[in-house]
Amino acid sequence: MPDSAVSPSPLLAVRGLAFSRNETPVFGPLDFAVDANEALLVQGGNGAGKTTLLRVLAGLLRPDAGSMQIDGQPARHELRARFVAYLGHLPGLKADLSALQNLDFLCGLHGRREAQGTEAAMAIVGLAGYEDAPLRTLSAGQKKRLGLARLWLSPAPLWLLDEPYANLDLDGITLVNRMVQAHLRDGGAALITTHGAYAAPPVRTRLLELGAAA
Ligand SMILES: Nc1ncnc2c1ncn2[C@@H]1O[C@H](COP(=O)(O)OP(=O)(O)OP(=O)(O)O)[C@@H](O)[C@H]1O
Repeated sequence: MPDSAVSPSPLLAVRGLAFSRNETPVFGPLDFAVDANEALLVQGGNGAGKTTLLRVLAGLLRPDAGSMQIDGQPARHELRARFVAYLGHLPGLKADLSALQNLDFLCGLHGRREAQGTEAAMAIVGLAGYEDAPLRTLSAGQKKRLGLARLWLSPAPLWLLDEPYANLDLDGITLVNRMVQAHLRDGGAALITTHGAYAAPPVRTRLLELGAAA
């Protein structure tokens, strides 16, 4: 994880970023930056383009215009792979593997912080005892918690969290906020999409408001 004390560049800097579908603008052009130890809340109503923006930032969709820098360098694939952890609506889990096998699989794919074990991460997110449960038997909130465990294990400093509070109970919302707080304290940053500021983590926060859907 980069040390914010020696890095003068924002963890993420975006200039003129725009995305259209079938020539209809979805968002942009947008300019914003996120520093280490900071969260950016991306707000907007249904269809405003929040998920699309995160997918563009994660490299899953190509923007029409604009640039993105990560830690002061153009956001190429290898840099994204090292710096970015994306928690989307479909966390890439396999229905026939157990919860723990899913976590081990994802850590094999995306890397894992040293000194962090998968079983310990499951306990942190409230899934102790569900290690051997087939994924398809978990509830929507439990699957979301498994996605959070994978996030917790990720070595990437820049978290892109699409509706992280969705499907979670109050305890789960507090869990997300605690994780974000700890991550930012460690020098990380987080972009968090939400419909409103009602569940924002108690951290240094910037706001990005996306326009209403057409
Ligand atoms: N795969 C797709 N194909 C075509 N249009 C899409 C696709 N995904 C999203 N859209 C459209 O792009 C616009 C932005 O969608 P997006 O999912 O980014 O919004 P959002 O702000 O995340 O919404 P919500 O709060 O409802 O999740 C919407 O008008 C949506 O209908």
